[in-house]
Amino acid sequence: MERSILAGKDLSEDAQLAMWKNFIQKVSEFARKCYKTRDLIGMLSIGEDEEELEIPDIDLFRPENVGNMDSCEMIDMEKLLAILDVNSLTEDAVSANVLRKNNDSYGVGLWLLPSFINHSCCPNSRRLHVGDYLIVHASKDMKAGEEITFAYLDPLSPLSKRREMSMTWGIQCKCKRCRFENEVFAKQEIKEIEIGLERGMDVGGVVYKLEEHMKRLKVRGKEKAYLRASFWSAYCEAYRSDRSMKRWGRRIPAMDAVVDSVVDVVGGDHRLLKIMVEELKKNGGGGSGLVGMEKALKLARDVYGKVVKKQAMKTLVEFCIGD
Ligand SMILES: C[S@@+](CC[C@H](N)C(=O)[O-])C[C@H]1O[C@@H](n2cnc3c(N)ncnc32)[C@H](O)[C@@H]1O
Repeated sequence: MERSILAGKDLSEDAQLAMWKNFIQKVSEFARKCYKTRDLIGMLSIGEDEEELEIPDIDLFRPENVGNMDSCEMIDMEKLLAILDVNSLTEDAVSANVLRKNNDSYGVGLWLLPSFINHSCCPNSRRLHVGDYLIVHASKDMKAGEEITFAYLDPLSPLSKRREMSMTWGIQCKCKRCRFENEVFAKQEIKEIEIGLERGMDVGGVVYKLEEHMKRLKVRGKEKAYLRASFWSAYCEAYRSDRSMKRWGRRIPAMDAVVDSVVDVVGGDHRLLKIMVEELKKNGGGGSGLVGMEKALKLARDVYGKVVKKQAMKTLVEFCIGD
């Protein structure tokens, strides 16, 4: 067969196949026509010698700043491609997650100021894409001077997967969570649980074993939450399975306690919200339902930010679950 590109899966007639060229052309056109944009793009990292790069003044990014026509040079294509490689973000838009439209198609874009935010697997902020806008909101309380981080990759995935994904960014993450998990995942018991999960071991049993090992290894607080986040796929599947809950339900921690601890370390996430609201629906309304709904709305604010009004948030939560 001739060398060619094959569809990796069945695609519908209007499926988006590629958008890179157009994107690169657009950015390069903007950079050519507008010296302020060129100036700001020129400050972005190409992923090398970042310690030596100048920290730009935040005022440069304000709309009223007109830039300095004399100070910036044209950016050659090689540098521009390197900048786009290091700083472009794919958008996991609300419409993709909530309305289930465009589930498979991700847009890619360059947002200048957010390009300075580094990655962490236990981030303190979260990004939300609405149309062309990228909204970054705090997902935890922060102290003045604290570094703002968001997750470039899925924080609800295990260390090995996160390592693999971060390599595409040229990053070796050394956040607190990765440092801790580096040690823990080397332990035989945890390795066995990971292998068991990969080999299709009963997910309830995986959760039970993990919780027991954490007790034995005296893993508590945030560290316990790191591991729960890493094994989230097993927790999630166990809570969703009637069979698993019948067998393991009494021996594993309640779903809302696990969600609370995971939110505490990775911040809000639509999958955590989804399982919480599913549980609420399963148990019907009633007194505890109201408390549960308040909790879900609080989590929804962590996921979608405070910009969304309460009534709209309720609708968003409904959409998030579907029927
Ligand atoms: C979008 S830029 C972030 C801002 C960048 N640090 C700068 O100085 O402009 C992405 C690049 O930052 C660096 N980076 C981001 N998060 C990192 C992390 N957790 N550890 C190490 N390097 C990181 C990597 O070089 C990555 O390619």
